[in-house]
Amino acid sequence: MAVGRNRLHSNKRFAARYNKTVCNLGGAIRRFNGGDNMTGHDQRSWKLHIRKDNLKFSAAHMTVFPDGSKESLHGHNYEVTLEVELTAPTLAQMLSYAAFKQALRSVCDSWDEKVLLAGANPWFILLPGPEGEYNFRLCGKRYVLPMDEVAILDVDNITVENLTQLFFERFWHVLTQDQAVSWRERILAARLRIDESRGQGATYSVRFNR
Ligand SMILES: Nc1nc2c(c(=O)[nH]1)N=C([C@H](O)[C@H](O)COP(=O)(O)OP(=O)(O)OP(=O)(O)O)CN2
Repeated sequence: MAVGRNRLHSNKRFAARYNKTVCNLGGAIRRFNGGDNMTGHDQRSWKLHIRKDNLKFSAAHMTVFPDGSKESLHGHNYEVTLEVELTAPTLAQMLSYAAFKQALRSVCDSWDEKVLLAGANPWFILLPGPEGEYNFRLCGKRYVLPMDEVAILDVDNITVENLTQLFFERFWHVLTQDQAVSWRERILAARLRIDESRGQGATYSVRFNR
């Protein structure tokens, strides 16, 4: 009987020592991993962001105000930033920066060195004019400009808010021409930001329905 009791006692001592070792080992692993191990239930997200010196467009515009008044013709060096939220970045589904930058540059180029006009603005009136020129009135003032230096946009005002949405829609159209990629499956959400000057601009966000 005594032998049995001693064996039970030594087994208990072994178990206590074993558990202590495992706990220490677990603690060491946690410390090695720099803290608690991630669990499969944690929320994870990956975002690519792209902002480059050449992702910009220099354009002129005239902001119209609700009372029908407007600013004089002036320009900005607009800077573009893209952020895309992705599903898990597996090698098989990697999306290279290049595709995004090429599509962003394509839209920047289409508005660079242009006078941007809001074609849907109630105070914008296109008048008959000579070949190759736009003859128009905006808020009562008349302008004649070479067609190749003007971009008439389907918005009611040339504001950064409107430019961000229209820029994103055109960017997305260019990007998704490559039908080898299931873009809407890989990209959960996107944000496009345009700064018209340091400290001033707008951001347009879209989260794709799954
Ligand atoms: N909601 C918006 N308001 C204004 C916009 C716009 O895009 N969305 N744009 C303008 C003009 O672009 C204007 O040239 C810039 O605005 P402004 O307040 O004049 O700021 P400036 O950069 O010119 O410099 P300040 O030093 O702040 O005067 C107007 N409004």
